Amino acid sequence: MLVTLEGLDGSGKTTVWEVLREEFPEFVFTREPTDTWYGEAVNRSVEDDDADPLAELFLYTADHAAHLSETVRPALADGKVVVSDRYSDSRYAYQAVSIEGEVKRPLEYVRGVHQPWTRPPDATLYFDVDPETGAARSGATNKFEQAAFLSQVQSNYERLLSAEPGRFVRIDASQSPEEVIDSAVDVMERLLADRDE
Ligand SMILES: Nc1ncnc2c1ncn2[C@@H]1O[C@H](COP(=O)(O)OP(=O)(O)O)[C@@H](O)[C@H]1O
Ligand SMILES: Cc1cn([C@H]2C[C@H](O)[C@@H](COP(=O)(O)OP(=O)(O)O)O2)c(=O)[nH]c1=O
Repeated sequence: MLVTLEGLDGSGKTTVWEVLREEFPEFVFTREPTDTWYGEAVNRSVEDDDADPLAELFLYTADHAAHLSETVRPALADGKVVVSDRYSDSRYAYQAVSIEGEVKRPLEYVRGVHQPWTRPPDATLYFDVDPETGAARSGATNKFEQAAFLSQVQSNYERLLSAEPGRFVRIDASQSPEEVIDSAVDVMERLLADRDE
């Protein structure tokens, strides 16, 4: 089973991911951008305010391809539960904003690039926070962590949630860290129970 954590910068995904890692030591915990040289290339691009948006989309996509073949697919083939802090929905939500004007229907375009070869998540925890809170919590240190940008990203996430209500579980990420963590652990336990039914 593949479970992904998604949401705006500063929504608290990484905080939850770290707690889940302690609660469920038998799972495989991973993230995008990855810790490989592909992910390093992505991080260089994130820090570059003038990075070409299409080039950046394909760097993220290259990192995803290697993440799938080297980590996600082998773990799933081994019957493991995989929990990824960000995954393909981050591209659909973020790069659809950054490549706006470069291609028609950017969200559909980015989905189309992934569709033939990606492995969709079985469930996605969406950490729902408003863009101002997300930008403030994240420290607004890179080009994505700005409230105006995050507001457009949030609209794309909402489109994704509406399109696949069965896959997404919305978690109110404006709550205290303890409440957010409790909600996420409850959801994980429910997903495991449903799987074992
Ligand atoms: N529910 C919360 N309420 C207030 N602050 C939070 C909450 N969750 C996380 N934080 C803080 O916000 C910042 C960003 O959290 P993080 O987990 O890194 O978010 P993300 O991975 O979604 O960008 C960190 O300083 C973290 O301690
Ligand atoms: C995985 C991914 C991340 N991003 C962005 C979100 C972040 O601003 C930045 C780095 O991701 P990340 O390290 O997950 O940041 P955070 O923990 O603050 O959420 O890259 C995309 O634009 N597209 C993607 O596909």
